[in-house]
Amino acid sequence: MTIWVGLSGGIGSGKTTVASCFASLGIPVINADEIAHQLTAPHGLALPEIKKQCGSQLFLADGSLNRNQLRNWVFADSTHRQRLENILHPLIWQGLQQAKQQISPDKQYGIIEIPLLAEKPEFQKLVQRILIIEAPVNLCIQRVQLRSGLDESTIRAIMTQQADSKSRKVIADDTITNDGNWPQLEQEVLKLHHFYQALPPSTL
Ligand SMILES: CC(C)(COP(=O)(O)OP(=O)(O)OC[C@H]1O[C@@H](n2cnc3c(N)ncnc32)[C@H](O)[C@@H]1O)[C@@H](O)C(=O)NCCC(=O)NCCS
Ligand SMILES: Nc1ncnc2c1ncn2[C@@H]1O[C@H](COP(=O)(O)OP(=O)(O)OP(=O)(O)O)[C@@H](O)[C@H]1O
Repeated sequence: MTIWVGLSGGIGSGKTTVASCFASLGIPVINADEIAHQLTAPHGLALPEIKKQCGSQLFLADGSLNRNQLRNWVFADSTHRQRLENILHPLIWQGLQQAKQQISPDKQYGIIEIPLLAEKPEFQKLVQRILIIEAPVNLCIQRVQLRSGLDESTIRAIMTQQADSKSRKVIADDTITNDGNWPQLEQEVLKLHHFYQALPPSTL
């Protein structure tokens, strides 16, 4: 049976970058953020409930979500965030389970990118090991600004709603510190790839 490795870390730490390094080595990768995005895309399954519980002011005239407004609404107030999570997390959980079932059990290991593994321990039940990506806060902010153009105060607002690095360390089986260049990161991934390949198969 496939061993599932949960890949987690704070905003901008480099989770998706690391996940794509594993994917380029032929490893199956599942992404919780992608499932969340499908659920909230135009005509997404979660939209009716979001409108009902969070309000129609978060929607555009064409019926799609106003993501900028939703992001500000969610990260300005933890009760708002919880309201959205109560709608989305059970659906994300189901999506992850289904995605796992579609991977051949012959695959020795696979990666599930779940940003909130430390914050939401129930997601830890989906994996057998946890890999945490770490990077200095200022570097994460710089990278997210470059990638998305979000301003520093928005990024910091998101960070305050996420677990701190200490809480992530507690749950980590493996850690990558992503504070160097691409070749260094690729080397770190390759080392872990060899290590995961040598693990005994999961009995779960
Ligand atoms: C609030 C939303 C609409 C903002 O969407 P947007 O496309 O602007 O941003 P994106 O999804 O890329 O998220 C931006 C950053 O916030 C982080 N983040 C997303 N949701 C959460 C959350 N509930 N708590 C803490 N951080 C979060 C992401 O990991 C990422 O680092 C979106 O993030 C969302 O739907 N969040 C709730 C779903 C969720 O909990 N996703 C995490 C999957 S485990
Ligand atoms: N070692 C690195 N050197 C230079 N740039 C990097 C490095 N690692 C990641 N990046 C860049 O930093 C940005 C953030 O990385 P990535 O999207 O992988 O982070 P993330 O943890 O998935 O973010 P989020 O939590 O927002 O989903 C991306 O633009 C990525 O290309």
